[in-house]
Amino acid sequence: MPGKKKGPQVGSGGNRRRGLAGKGPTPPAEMRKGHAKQRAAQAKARRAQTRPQRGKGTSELVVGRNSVVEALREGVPANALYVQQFIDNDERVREAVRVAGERGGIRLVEAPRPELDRMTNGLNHQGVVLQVPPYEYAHPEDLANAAFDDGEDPLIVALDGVTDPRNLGAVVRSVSAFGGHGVVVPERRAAGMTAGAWKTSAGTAARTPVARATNLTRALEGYQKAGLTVIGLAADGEVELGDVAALDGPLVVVVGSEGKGLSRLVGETCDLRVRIPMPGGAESLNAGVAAGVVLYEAARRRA
Ligand SMILES: C[S@@+](CC[C@H](N)C(=O)[O-])C[C@H]1O[C@@H](n2cnc3c(N)ncnc32)[C@H](O)[C@@H]1O
Repeated sequence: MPGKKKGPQVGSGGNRRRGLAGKGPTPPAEMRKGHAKQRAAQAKARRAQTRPQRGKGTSELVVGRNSVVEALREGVPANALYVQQFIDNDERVREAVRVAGERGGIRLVEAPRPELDRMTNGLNHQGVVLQVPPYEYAHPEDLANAAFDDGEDPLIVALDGVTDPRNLGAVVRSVSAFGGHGVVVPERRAAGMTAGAWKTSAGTAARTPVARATNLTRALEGYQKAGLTVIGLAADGEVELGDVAALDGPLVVVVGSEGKGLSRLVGETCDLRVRIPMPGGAESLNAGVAAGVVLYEAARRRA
C-alpha cells in the first residue's frame, strides 16, 4: 500500500444504524403503564431476535482446517470446536485444539465423522468445525474510513448480486492477498458469509471485513462523495483495464452477478465500465476471477 496520508472520511450514508427518535410529551400514568407493558414485550421480542446463538439455527459454522485455525487465531468469537474422533494426528487439527484451549471459553466436542458430515451439509470439513455467532457485517463506510485512517487509498470490491458463496469467499481471499480493505455485498438477493464462503476464503475472512449495504447504489454514491473512483467490470466495458488511470488511487471495483452481470442502476452509477481483454475469446470470466485480475493490476500499480 502507498505512503501514509489522511484522506476524506465517508459520511454517514444510509447504512448507519439509527438511534432512537426523540421523546414526545409524557402520557398519563395508566397509559404509561400500558406503554410500559408494550415496551417490555417489544424489548423481549427484540432480545429474542438478537440473542447470540443459543438454539438451533442461531449460530453459524466455519469449516475446514485453514479456515478454523485462522478464525481461532484472529480471535473470531466462537462457542464450540467440533473435532472428528480419531483424527488427532493431524498437525492443523492439533493446532486448532491448542489455540482454542489457549483462548478459553470454547467448548471442545469430539464427534464421529457422520455427525460432522450432517452438521456441515456436505461441505468438506476436514475433521474440524467451529461454531461461531452470526457474522457481524461492517458498514460500507467503515471499510473506506479504516483505509484512510491507516493513510492508505481504499481498495474495495463490491459484489452486485453475486449469489454463489464460493465466489464471495474467493473474492475475500483475493482482496486479502492483494492488500485490499474489504468487500461490500447487498443485504438482499446476494451471497453472505456462510460456511461455504468462509471455506473458500481459506480463513482470510477472519481478517478481511465484509460490509453489507441496504442499498448498493447509495453505498457506491457515498464512496464517490468521499473521493473514491467506482469502476464497474463488464466484458463489454468501454475502457480496457490497462487504460484505467484510477487504479492506483482510492478505488471501488464492482463485479456483476454470475447470471446477469451489472444491474442497470449500479452500472449507471459507476464512473467507468471496464473490460478485461480476453484474447482467447471466452464470453466472460468467472466473477471471482475477474475481481482477482483487477485486484492484481491495482496492487501492481500501487507497489
Ligand atoms: C460470469 S460474469 C457475468 C456474465 C453475464 N452473463 C453478463 O452478462 O455479464 C460475472 C461478472 O464478472 C465480471 N467479468 C467477467 N468477465 C469480464 C471481463 N472480460 N471484463 C470485465 N469484467 C468481467 C463482470 O463484472 C461480470 O458481471
